[in-house]
Amino acid sequence: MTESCALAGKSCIPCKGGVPPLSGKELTALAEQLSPEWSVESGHHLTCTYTFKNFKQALAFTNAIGEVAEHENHHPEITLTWGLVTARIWTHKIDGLTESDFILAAKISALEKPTS
Ligand SMILES: C[C@H](O)[C@H](O)[C@H]1CNC2=NC(N)=NC(=O)C2=N1
Repeated sequence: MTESCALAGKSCIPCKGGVPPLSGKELTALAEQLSPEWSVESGHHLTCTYTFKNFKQALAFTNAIGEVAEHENHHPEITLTWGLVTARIWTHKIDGLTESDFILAAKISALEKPTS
């Protein structure tokens, strides 16, 4: 099982305040488990942009991300444009990164990309 797949198999932990954002080796260890399409921005959030042939495919993928987010009760910021979907993920409660963000990113990576 790939490391990203291992993350994808976990469930997001309910967001609670009062915990420090991930940093240093903890953050690096989780980032290394993600598919290379993801990047860590300013140690604050994860981001990834997916490209599609048209708006319809991008919208379908946006909705698929939304389903995962609702199931996990952990939500990304999603920007939908013709042929593009950008997801940015961080834990709003602590304005930084927690393991739940990496789990959500791994689940998004595991989604089938629309091609029809
Ligand atoms: C009340 C609800 O559980 C919380 O607001 C959840 C919803 N989804 C969330 N998503 C993200 N990314 N961060 C949060 O802190 C968060 N909190």
